[in-house]
Amino acid sequence: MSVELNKKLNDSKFTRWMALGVVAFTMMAAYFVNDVMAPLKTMLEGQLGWGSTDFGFYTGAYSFLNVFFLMLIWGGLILDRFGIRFTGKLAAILMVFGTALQYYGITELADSNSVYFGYKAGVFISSVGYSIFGVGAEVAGITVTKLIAKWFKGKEMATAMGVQVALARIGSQAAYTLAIPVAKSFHLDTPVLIGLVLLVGGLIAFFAFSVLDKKLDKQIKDDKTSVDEEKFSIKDVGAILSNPGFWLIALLCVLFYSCVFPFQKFATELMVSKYGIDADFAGSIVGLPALGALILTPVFGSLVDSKGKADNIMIIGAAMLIFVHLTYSIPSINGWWVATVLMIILGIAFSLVPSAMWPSVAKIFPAHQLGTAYALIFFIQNIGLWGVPNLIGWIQKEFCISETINGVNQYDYTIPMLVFTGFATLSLVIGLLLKVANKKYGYGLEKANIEKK
Ligand SMILES: N[C@@H](Cc1c[nH]cn1)C(=O)NCC(=O)O
Repeated sequence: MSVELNKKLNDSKFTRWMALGVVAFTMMAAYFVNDVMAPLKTMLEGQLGWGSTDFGFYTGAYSFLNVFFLMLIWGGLILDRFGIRFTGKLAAILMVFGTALQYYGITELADSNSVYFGYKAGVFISSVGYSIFGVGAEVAGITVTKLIAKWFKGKEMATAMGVQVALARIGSQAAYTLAIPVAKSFHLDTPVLIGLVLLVGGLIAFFAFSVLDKKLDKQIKDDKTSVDEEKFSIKDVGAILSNPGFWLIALLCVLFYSCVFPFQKFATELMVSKYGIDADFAGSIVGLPALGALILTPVFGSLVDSKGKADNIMIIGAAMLIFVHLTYSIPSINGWWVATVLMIILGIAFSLVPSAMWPSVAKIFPAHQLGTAYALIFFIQNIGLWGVPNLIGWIQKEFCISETINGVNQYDYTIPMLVFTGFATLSLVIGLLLKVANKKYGYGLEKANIEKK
């Protein structure tokens, strides 16, 4: 009887998964907007005169405010201080505002001749918008990760994180697949407009989730058996930073994601220029990892929940990335099917690492430090997400222009792919060090998540 009385919203399997579904929609919209401009790189160069450095600047802008204005750190502190509902709503509003500004940049300012800080007005304002969107998207990311840790504690936590990431990847896959056909059928800016509409839906979805979360908080407060969670204090930042597990996860995260997300942003062009894949179809190939992750991340997540072995899974994922990028860098291997198979392998790696990495953070740190821990990890990751596209854009401009057709540059991707291979190799080294640290400090990364009844 007392068990029934203490039953909370998240004890119902249906309710906790429904709550996850609602916030997952917000993240799906975020991932759509995050990726929707990438396949348009060549069209942006042809129609708006955006060169590779402009594109690299725009792509890196996602992380600019997060890195240089420490917005992610503030976001994490706000999350641990003011909670999931306030932070999530704030993040969703920032995403809508940033995307609207980005849309303005590629519509109203498309033909403007003004120059700000050396960049065309359209490039600069779109980048400012994308930067504001990036703050919202990253803060939404840590908020959702923390809310899953809260709603699924002692339950299917890694599976839930995997499902959320998988659903978000639908947004990425849709962006990569639809951007070029939609831009060709309608207008270059239409894909961004679709993203804006989706994000407004995502904002409404988060408000709906907040109603459920408020109810859950009340039940937790009323439940005499539930242990009061310690409140976050600024001293926790020191505790997080002095934990070797933090540095290893953060380094693995920045290195691994630096060879996935920035690579994907340039990959549509790689598919067309090196592998001769039709431009209308190239985005779908680049979206394959997202599609694969849709199926595989929950599978690997439930494997981590039931069997553990997160440490080994991260190592295997990093090793697969080295193979993928090194093969892409070899000039003589240029069959379209090789490019496709490599994308599938990248998709498997892209499912293995996140499904093991994100739940591992929840094992290394207590609940009240989670928001800040995720924020600090995302902060370090964002240094890569800012620096790597800028680096690749610069390398392309300086060393990789192979020819110019109708004023549009064609790029050789050998050097950029070797750079990505280097990052992947470093991520493997860090994965191995994390395994050693796990043994030494007893984080329990190799253990299953689901509590045995
Ligand atoms: N911090 C995010 C970065 C990102 C980039 N695109 C979408 N999100 C992140 O790492 N998310 C986890 C993931 O695996 O997508």
